[in-house]
Amino acid sequence: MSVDREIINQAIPIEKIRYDDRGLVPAIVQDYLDGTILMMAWMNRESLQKTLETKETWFWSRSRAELWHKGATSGHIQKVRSLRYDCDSDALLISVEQIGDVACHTGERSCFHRVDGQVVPPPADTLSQLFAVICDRRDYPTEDSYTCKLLNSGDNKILKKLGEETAEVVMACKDDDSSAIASEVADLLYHTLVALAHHKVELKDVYRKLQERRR
Ligand SMILES: N=c1c2ncn([C@@H]3O[C@H](COP(=O)(O)OP(=O)(O)OP(=O)(O)O)[C@@H](O)[C@H]3O)c2ncn1[C@@H]1O[C@H](COP(=O)(O)O)[C@@H](O)[C@H]1O
Repeated sequence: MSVDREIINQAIPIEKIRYDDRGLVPAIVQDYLDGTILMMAWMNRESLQKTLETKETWFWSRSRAELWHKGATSGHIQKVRSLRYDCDSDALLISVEQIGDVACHTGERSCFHRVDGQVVPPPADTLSQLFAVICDRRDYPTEDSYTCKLLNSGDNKILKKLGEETAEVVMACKDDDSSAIASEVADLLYHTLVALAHHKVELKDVYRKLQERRR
């Protein structure tokens, strides 16, 4: 069992959490699949307790001065996958599965943006960042991009590269060459992401499949 699940299942030592003088602790909520930051909100002792009991997020609304069950009215619930806190216990990081589409503050899907014509990927994992750049090349082609050339060449070229890169991984493993294995797997992952982008399949859907298989 993963460490993350242990924290939520064994119940966080709630008395360890340090609240500010209003009795609140900040909670950053991120997508459990790719780490995209969804929102920041405040919790008090009671909302944290309810979050742990129901495994759905509950916050403290400072403007309404009441408990707030995220998604209770919209149906966009955040199902808690893990709940962690920092070294001095005054900030929470909650990984959630978004039920009923996007479950953040605004409902906007775009948590990445463009600056000076360049995509700025979300501060997520390396594969998600690379996938964001590849999708950006697909949607906003640039002149000297290998990715654009590959995408323009179509399925046959992309699939040929996938086959070649797979064979190179096999050969590197056969040679038991650690550095070559890492390098060839990097090539294979890159070309796999290009194939996903070409077929308009989201990397998150792959992550979801992997999560469903997790034991
Ligand atoms: N991660 C990669 C990446 N990994 C591998 N490759 C390319 O994949 C190719 C590997 O194929 P080969 O080793 O067979 O080399 P090749 O003989 O040049 O390939 P062919 O001409 O035969 O197709 C090389 O050209 C590499 O440069 C990559 N090209 C781009 N990226 C990333 O993709 C993003 C977009 O990059 P551009 O496409 O350059 O804009 C950037 O973040 C890049 O860092």
